[in-house]
Amino acid sequence: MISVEEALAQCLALVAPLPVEPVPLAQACGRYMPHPATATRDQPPFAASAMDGYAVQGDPAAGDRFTVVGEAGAGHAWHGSLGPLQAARIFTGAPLPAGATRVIIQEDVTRDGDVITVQPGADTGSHIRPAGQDFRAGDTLSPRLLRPNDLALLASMNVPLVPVTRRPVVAIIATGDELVMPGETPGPDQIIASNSFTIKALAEEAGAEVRLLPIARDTVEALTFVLGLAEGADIIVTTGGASVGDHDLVAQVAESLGLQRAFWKIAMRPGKPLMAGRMGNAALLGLPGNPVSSVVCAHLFLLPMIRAALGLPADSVAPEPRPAFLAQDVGPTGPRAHYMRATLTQGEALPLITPADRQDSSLLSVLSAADALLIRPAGDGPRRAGERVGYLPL
Ligand SMILES: Nc1nc2c(c(=O)[nH]1)N[C@H]1C(S)=C(S)[C@@H](COP(=O)(O)OP(=O)(O)OC[C@H]3O[C@@H](n4cnc5c(N)ncnc54)[C@H](O)[C@@H]3O)O[C@H]1N2
Ligand code: MOO
Repeated sequence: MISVEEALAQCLALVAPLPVEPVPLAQACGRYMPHPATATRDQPPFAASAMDGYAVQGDPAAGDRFTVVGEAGAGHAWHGSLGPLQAARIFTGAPLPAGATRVIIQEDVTRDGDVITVQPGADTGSHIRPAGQDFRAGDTLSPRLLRPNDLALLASMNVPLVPVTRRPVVAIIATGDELVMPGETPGPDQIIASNSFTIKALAEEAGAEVRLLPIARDTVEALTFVLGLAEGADIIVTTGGASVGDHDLVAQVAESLGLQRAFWKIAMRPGKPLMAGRMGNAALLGLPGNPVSSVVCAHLFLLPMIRAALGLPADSVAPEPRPAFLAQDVGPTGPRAHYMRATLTQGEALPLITPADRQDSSLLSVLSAADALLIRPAGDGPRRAGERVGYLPL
């Protein structure tokens, strides 16, 4: 059995960054932009008014009067030039006319015909947005997983097509004679297939395109057929059939289809029978069938593989453990690292973490109630309440 760290390194060695493709800005959210984007213009491209009011020159005081000689609106510059005691009606976003050095907001003046008079207590701010105050032509947005806020910036930078890495195609195959899909009527010895739904959601959230393939029965023929349907995927994920039982056929069938196994079995709980390798052009990740094991392994291994395929920097693909204080005593771990389902509560310096009473890897209700995985290293001794530990947010 290899360690979690070694298994992760071997999983990451199975994927490489995918090619870059341009996508329209409106479709770029959630995609990884691997190279900096460059602004092709200044923003704002001209000094602009930040308020509705009157552009004037100098530093007016209460009682000063100005004659309104022009009007500037957003998208409609006034091309005249202001002299002393002259004002231009101006609206938010309009280019500031030549000669103007300040905008008096309209609430601070009275207007009589073409003459405005500055009122006592007028705001003294300039209300001018200098040209390029947001960004300059040539400024860049650094590589990142694009979030909604980034899109407005890219639009403003006049980047209509964003070069992003292709989404990795992840094919998910649940295996097992006992499984039927939600909504179907299970036989007396059957259960509802659950694992694929969380794994699909996690993979999509991380930026993958998911193909949910049919459930594969525990026969060589069925597994061969469904693995064949995964043709073209970048990452093939199987759940179940990874252990030592007579019906655990995934590795055997995958090997007959050319799988070069990187490893099988890791020193981790849950998740011991994890398997990974390369099959043709795809990475294959064989997750254990126990529902919680499959989901925990998806967090720890599949999501980093997806991020690596998207081209994220190596130091940001794996989830970073965060610190917490134990809310209660915990016993020693065995030879396998234990990723315990746990809940967080607010503490003073750090959150407090409480492992769930029941850690059986079949308990989805416990997983659903958890918001963290408490990391207990292999061979760790008993720990007392108040000791500092690491966790992964769920
Ligand atoms: N003799 C041993 N038995 C087992 C060992 C072992 O080392 N020696 N390891 C145990 C561990 S740990 C795990 S984890 C499981 C994993 O086994 P498999 O990957 O072969 O999974 P299955 O046997 O197919 O299923 C296990 C369990 O999970 C249920 N399951 C499977 N797929 C789904 C699904 N898509 N949705 C919901 N539930 C699913 C399945 O019905 C079984 O109950 O092996 C232990 N045994
Ligand atoms: O390691 Mo298994 O994944 O304990 O349930």
